[in-house]
Amino acid sequence: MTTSPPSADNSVAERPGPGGPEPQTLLLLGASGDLAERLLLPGLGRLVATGAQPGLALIGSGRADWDDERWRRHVAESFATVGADGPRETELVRATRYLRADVTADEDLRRLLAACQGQLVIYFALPPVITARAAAALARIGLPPGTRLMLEKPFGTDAESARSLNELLAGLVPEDQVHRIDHFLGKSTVVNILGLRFANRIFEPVLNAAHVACVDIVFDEALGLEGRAGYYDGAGTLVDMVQSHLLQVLALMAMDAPPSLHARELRGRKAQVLRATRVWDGDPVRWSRHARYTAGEVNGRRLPAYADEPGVDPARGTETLAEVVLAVDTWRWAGVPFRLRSGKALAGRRKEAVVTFRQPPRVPTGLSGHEQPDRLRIGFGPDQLGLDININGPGEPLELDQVQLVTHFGPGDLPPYGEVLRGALDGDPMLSVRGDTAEECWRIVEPVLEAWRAGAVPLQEYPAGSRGPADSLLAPAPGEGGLH
Ligand SMILES: NC(=O)C1=CN([C@@H]2O[C@H](COP(=O)(O)OP(=O)(O)OC[C@H]3O[C@@H](n4cnc5c(N)ncnc54)[C@H](OP(=O)(O)O)[C@@H]3O)[C@@H](O)[C@H]2O)C=CC1
Ligand SMILES: O=C1O[C@H](COP(=O)(O)O)[C@@H](O)[C@H](O)[C@H]1O
Repeated sequence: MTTSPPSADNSVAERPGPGGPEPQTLLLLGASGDLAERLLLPGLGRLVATGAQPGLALIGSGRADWDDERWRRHVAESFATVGADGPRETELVRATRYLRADVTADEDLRRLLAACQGQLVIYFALPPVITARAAAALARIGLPPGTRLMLEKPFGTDAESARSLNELLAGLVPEDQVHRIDHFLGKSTVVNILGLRFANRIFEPVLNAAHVACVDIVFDEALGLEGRAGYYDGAGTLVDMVQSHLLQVLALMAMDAPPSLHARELRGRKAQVLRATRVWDGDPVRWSRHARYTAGEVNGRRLPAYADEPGVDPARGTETLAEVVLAVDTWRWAGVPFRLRSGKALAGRRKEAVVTFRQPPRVPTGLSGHEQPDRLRIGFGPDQLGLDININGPGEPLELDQVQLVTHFGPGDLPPYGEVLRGALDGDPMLSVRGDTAEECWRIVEPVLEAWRAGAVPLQEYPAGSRGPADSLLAPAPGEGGLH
């Protein structure tokens, strides 16, 4: 397999000229969709409220037959969900326009581009297949110089389509103007992994194979399908969560220290570690699990079986829970399993990266109660840092108990979509996924997808509201607290 060469990553945000802020237009394709309504527009509202984007205009486009008034109401309602209703946001709402268009049609796209002023940022909040077709149409008609592109995950539908899309985009704009969005990189706690690891002396020296037994990256959700069959039934959890978000977290947990947080350095380090990542033992049949939920109750809410959800084709065998064990074949991590898991309709709602340390080399005879290993926990909801350690408990001082030291990460100024929008509007790709990395992430999961498609790994079931299938690959090892 070949991958695109890494880019020069020479991004520098453009500065406003002496006459005031340079006008900038955010052209939102897929404006009538779920992502725009629930996440993008609220993120934009919060960003605009900070005053950081004074020259910004918004144009929304979708196939829906809306007019400007309907669109303005839609934007205002989305902004209101996050309290973004101050003068700056109101001004943006007043001036925003909606243009109905089929973004795969050259003529419609020409009309959209003609309506935009100043420096252009196009957000493709579209299904991945439509994104590829819209990019092909833009390649035919051409783009104004300096245009930046923001593309949602999943980037492509497999390694081959990601490669083709990268080639197409490379013909449109330079790589540092392509912002492949992974909103986990906009979560302040995910970015905090960098500060925790590289701005402290105490963790980094022990984050390696000599001291670490395994690393778990888990994102269990109580949410079920939530009406998203049109997208989700064709994707499944491995593509929806693991191929994108969890591999980005793995990269931040496993990479070596970059000399700076400049996009070129940070993305270079992430790419290096992902290139070294593969399925454990090269055996996706042994080291992966997939399952889907049956009917049940999650936090008092009754969910139908995934297979009975409207729009789901049960014959596809789409999973709602995925687990995979990966190896990071570097000097630092050789022999340390990275166990990734995400699932929907689960009881536990466990969202964290956990480093489990090896046992001390020798515990003095006479101390007891040290069976539990030390653990470092980075929680993504609640956003907190935890350290599980063995200390003497109440009473007998030589009998140890495990305690948890917990502190909370500070909340970021902006929600994740506000952060990633800020990056692209300012022309800084630090929080965007580089083209070669997007392909690597497909390369890592493809053996698993192939094994599942071939029926080599049975699709299991778990009741909604349970903790998932019993034979989890993250099940506790003897002497460990483990997943549950
Ligand atoms: N929803 C979410 O929570 C998340 C979504 N994403 C990603 O965001 C992207 C969009 O997802 P989502 O918003 O959920 O999907 P939706 O199906 O809700 O929205 C898709 C949008 O694309 C528009 N569209 C489709 N085909 C065309 C076309 N030919 N021309 C113009 N517009 C078109 C639709 O317009 P119309 O409805 O009028 O047909 C609609 O506005 C996907 O890549 C998804 O993976 C990523 C993270 C979270
Ligand atoms: O991208 C996605 O992420 C969400 C989980 O992220 P969160 O920040 O909303 O907690 C997931 O529910 C969804 O299926 C997936 O598409």
